[in-house]
Amino acid sequence: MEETAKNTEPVISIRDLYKSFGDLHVLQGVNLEVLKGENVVVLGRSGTGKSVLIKIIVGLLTQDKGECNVLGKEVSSLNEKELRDLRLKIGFSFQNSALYDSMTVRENLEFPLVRNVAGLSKADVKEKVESVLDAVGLLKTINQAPSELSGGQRKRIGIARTLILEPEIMLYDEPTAGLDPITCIEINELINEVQEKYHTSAIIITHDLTCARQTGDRIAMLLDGHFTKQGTFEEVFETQDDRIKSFYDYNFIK
Ligand SMILES: Nc1ncnc2c1ncn2[C@@H]1O[C@H](COP(=O)(O)OP(=O)(O)OP(=O)(O)O)[C@@H](O)[C@H]1O
Repeated sequence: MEETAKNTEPVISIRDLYKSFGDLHVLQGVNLEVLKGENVVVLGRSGTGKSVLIKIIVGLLTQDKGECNVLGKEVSSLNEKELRDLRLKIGFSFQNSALYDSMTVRENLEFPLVRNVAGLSKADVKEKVESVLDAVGLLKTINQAPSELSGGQRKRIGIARTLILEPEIMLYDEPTAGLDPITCIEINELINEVQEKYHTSAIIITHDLTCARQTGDRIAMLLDGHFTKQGTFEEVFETQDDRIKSFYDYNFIK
């Protein structure tokens, strides 16, 4: 029963979406569905509009035309309060992890909880912080400062800080950028563990095809303002389209 719901219910449904900035036509007829429990990887060269798409999903930009429905609501029609409520259900894992260096790991994790969730006791906060740190395998760093951690550890803490609000949707912006290959694989595994343990749906923006292959249930390739090709990793890259082939060839030098 749960399996059926997981595979057919869209949490994000984007239809025929357009967005331009003056003469720059960035999104030109984007269609994308993210189903409940699904990890969708969005690939595309720099400047193709991946961040613009994410900003429309979280209501930081408004489309010129088309629909962007998230968790059953058209984002462009929400008022400020409704947008705030929606954003609490979306965890955004930034490229630079955005941790506060003046706070310990514990304080970094307490911060979003205390700010966004009313009525939690000290014991609840402690339990949630420790549980989410345990989930990312870094309970031992709880009293350390982010500056004492490696890039990979900071990335994990950033993901934990997002997870602590128990989001339904995770947006990962280049989760493996700047990490060594082994740490990249560990982060990819963590993304999959998060999907399993927290039942999140996710959009993962990346230029890293190993990340795409490891984490994506489905890959969507943004080219010329729309998703030219969607499917499993193998389906997308078993293609005769030279633009997609060259994206692959430059990632995996043959
Ligand atoms: N608020 C804005 N005003 C004007 N132009 C914008 C604005 N936001 C984005 N753009 C333009 O839209 C295009 C797409 O930008 P976007 O940041 O979405 O690219 P991207 O695919 O995320 O690139 P990257 O992989 O380098 O992060 C770029 O040409 C950018 O300059």
